[in-house]
Amino acid sequence: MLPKHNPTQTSAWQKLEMQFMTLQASHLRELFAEDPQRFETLHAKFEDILVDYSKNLVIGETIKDLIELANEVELRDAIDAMFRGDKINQTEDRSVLHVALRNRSNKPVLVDGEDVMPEVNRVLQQMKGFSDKLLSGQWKGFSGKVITDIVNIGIGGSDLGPYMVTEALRPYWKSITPHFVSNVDGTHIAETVKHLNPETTLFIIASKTFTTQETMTNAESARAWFLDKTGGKGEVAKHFVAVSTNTTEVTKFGIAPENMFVFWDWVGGRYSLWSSIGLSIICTIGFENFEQLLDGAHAMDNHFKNEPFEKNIPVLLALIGVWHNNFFGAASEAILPYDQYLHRFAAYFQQGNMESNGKSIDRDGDPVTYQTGPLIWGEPGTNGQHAFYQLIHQGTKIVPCDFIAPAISHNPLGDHHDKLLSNFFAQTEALMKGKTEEEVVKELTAAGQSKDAIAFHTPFRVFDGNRPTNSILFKQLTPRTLGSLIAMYEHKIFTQGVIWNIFSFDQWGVELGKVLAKKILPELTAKEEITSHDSSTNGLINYFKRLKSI
Ligand SMILES: O=P(O)(O)OC[C@H]1O[C@H](O)[C@@H](O)[C@@H](O)[C@@H]1O
Repeated sequence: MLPKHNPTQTSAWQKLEMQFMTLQASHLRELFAEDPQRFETLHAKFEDILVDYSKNLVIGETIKDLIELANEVELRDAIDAMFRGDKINQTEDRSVLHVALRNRSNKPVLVDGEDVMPEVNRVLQQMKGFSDKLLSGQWKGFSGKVITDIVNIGIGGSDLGPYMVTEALRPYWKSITPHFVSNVDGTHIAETVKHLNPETTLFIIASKTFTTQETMTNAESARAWFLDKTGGKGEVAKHFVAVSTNTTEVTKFGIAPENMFVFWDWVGGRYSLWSSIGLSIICTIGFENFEQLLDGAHAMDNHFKNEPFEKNIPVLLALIGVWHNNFFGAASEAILPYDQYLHRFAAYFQQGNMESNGKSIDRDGDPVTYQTGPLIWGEPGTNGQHAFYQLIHQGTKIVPCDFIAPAISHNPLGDHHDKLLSNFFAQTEALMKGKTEEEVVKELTAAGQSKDAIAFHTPFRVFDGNRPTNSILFKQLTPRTLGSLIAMYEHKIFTQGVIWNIFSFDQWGVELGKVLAKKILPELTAKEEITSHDSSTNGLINYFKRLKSI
């Protein structure tokens, strides 16, 4: 079980409140001027990944008190409980063991007294065998042709991870092109299959429960498309495989048991890309590269489990996040990768973070009296700079940002990468330093502006600065580094959930809408006026029906 503590009742919290009083009146520019060692003291390293957290409004004392907070809420025990396989997902009575999926040491991990590692390794080998056959051309479609395209049909955790990772690792693609269909909007599947050849396409139906409306609807439509396009000659068994925890439903769909890849209820959907949900990743980048991804995550797991909190990157990032969220009142965090390949990274952690820590009931079942999970958003640099950075620089809201970049590009085209990285460095510097009134006046005077013009223009061109950022810099976006980065954010989320005393591994919040949609579905085709809802919902449904002339 997880230890339970109200974080605001700890003595560290009181100390942090005092610190906040003093620090909110200071400026990062001054802190850097006062301490030339600031970068040296306030950065951490893991393999070639450097995390610079010196551009946050913290001093050594703040980090010390934040670590005391982690100790007071017994974070170390919570970490041990997760790795040990305790049923820390209490509201679903399940262990939380995505770390076992990448447990490259193979040390036994027990669930209900049974070691899960032999099963984990068996499924990994099954996936290796399947992907080798597919990539070598040994697996043939019904008409004898090799598979050139795979379509992963899944949603949420059964889509976002594989999609993000295959995009991030495009330089490692082999002979098969992956496609992803998630939305129940028919446009998604229709546009995806439009240019595909059914003879050379394989569908991977990915769903933990195998009952999710979107996925099952898309799977049925994919099967109908396949049978229609092949004039009924197509063999479903050669073109459809499934990834699920639900054998009964998979069999009902008509997929042969040997083409089913299982995983287990101790794998949360949003933590499942390491399981057989990663089948589309393996078929795209090959098994060896997937192993590298697992290795990178495992190395980060060991770091998280063993490093003292002062050097523990996920813990430090989590604590700084708590500092911004609970003391400065920052409602969101932006994830800003300066790497086009990471264009789905923020979207991935939108689910990872917001579904995990978007909770308002503590582990005693009482409403929390403090802020929990932040909103997560972001786009790759430099696109974001020309869209929303205005608000980050000069708006009324504090948006703590993570800037992420590789030193070496997979596409060393001219000076593109140096230009990209010059922006990466410039933005965090600008957000930290800002631009004073004095500097603006000097600049406008040098440009020959009149006194009146200077007086008018100055306020708009001042930048307060003092805006918090982390910079995460590494050598190159390889499968190993990506594995480490994902695990780093996963453990940051875990740490914050422990501090906020909430259950991070359930997702009851997605249920209500699902249930109501089921109730509404038959009403959309019923002849009569709908009166069973509130006036707004009735009005909207009836107007929709009028537009459709039902
Ligand atoms: O894999 P499944 O079972 O289709 O679930 C897909 C998604 O459904 C819901 O939105 C949630 O439970 C998510 O956590 C999950 O990832």
